[in-house]
Amino acid sequence: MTTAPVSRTRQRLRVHTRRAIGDDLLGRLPSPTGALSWVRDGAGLVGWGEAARFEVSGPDRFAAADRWWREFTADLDVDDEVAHPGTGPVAFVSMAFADSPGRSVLVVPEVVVGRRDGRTWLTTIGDVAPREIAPVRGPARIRYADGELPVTAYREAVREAVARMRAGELDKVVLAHDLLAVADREIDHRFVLDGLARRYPDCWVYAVDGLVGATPELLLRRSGRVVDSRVLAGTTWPRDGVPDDELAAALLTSAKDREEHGYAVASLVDALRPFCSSLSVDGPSVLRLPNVSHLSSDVIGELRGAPSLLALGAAVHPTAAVGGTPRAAATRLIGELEGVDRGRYAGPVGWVDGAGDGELGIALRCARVRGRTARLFAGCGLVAESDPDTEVREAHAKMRPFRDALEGR
Ligand SMILES: C=C(O[C@H]1C=CC=C(C(=O)O)[C@@H]1O)C(=O)O
Repeated sequence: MTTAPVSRTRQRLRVHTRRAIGDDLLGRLPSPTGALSWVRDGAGLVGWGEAARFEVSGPDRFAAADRWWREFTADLDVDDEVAHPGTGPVAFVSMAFADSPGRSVLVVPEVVVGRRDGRTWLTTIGDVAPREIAPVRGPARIRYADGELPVTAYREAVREAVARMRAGELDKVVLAHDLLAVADREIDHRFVLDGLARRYPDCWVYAVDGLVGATPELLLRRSGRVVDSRVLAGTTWPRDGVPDDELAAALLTSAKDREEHGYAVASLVDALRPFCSSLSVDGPSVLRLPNVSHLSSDVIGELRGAPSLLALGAAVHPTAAVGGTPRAAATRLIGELEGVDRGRYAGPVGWVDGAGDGELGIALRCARVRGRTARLFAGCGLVAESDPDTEVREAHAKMRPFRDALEGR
């Protein structure tokens, strides 16, 4: 099902991009909620206000979003003094993981501040009134409660999935579970974003329509004719008394993790190849983060023609980093065994510009934040050799970034 576009105005909106000063993007966000962010190591985009919004659900959500964005940008009066990817009109994007249920959203902010290669710019869309920056507040005490799929049920779901793979039903599936965090005060999205950015400079720190997180995985970046991706699958995490180098070496040589990783790379490359005149894979190597390390491969391709970022997203989502292999069997098994509405967790998240360029990460290490509540999600790739207890510990390690940021650690 496709819902009707919800757009504030269809008159010719004025879009103005000009150079600006300052290097603290997250520090510009004025309000505790409604933050829009895609920032990595101080560069990227933040936004606030809503010049327009589009919501959609169903199997055609990428095509519908792409069409709406093209029509929306065709109608604008653009004055862009900077002319980079990410200048001029920009929409922040967060797509649902599943065809159903799930709601995808594009938000066109009233104000965007961007920074790239040491240069800062500011874009306004429509008539914008200046806003005071409200002080950032911590959420005070946090209590945790079971989500829709508590740890014990998750362990059982993993056990069942492993049995199905051993019986030859499928090769890989990614199962996730959730956890509720309830704060004493309304959660200030900026507090969480600041904490994530401080601890995870290698990750893309994002917020779109209440989905807040820090993902290490880049699904797709389109810059003109070039498309690239950072595929992650296969994980280890710090253990007392084991040196990091030893853990990294064990990850690189683990047959189980390499198998998991191989499916994720193959799913992306197979889906991307028809759009590319050349495509190459570099990896795997080990990406080290404070909470986990992953097997990581970089994929780069030259596009044939000019498919938009959202069209490419439609083709590659879900990769086997969040779905499985074969894709259809894995998606069915996720629906059967998780029984949780993933919403926009594990869906593409990022931004697009008026030229169809942009970046989409996979929405990992995140929570859906509403008022005083955050619903955290984390999942693990499973193959026939996976062990349920180990996967439960891995999911716990993947929730650490959001929990630490929320707790102000
Ligand atoms: C599904 C998640 O991670 C994916 C990305 C990297 C490594 C993964 C793994 O080793 O299982 C997962 O495929 C998650 O963080 O919720």
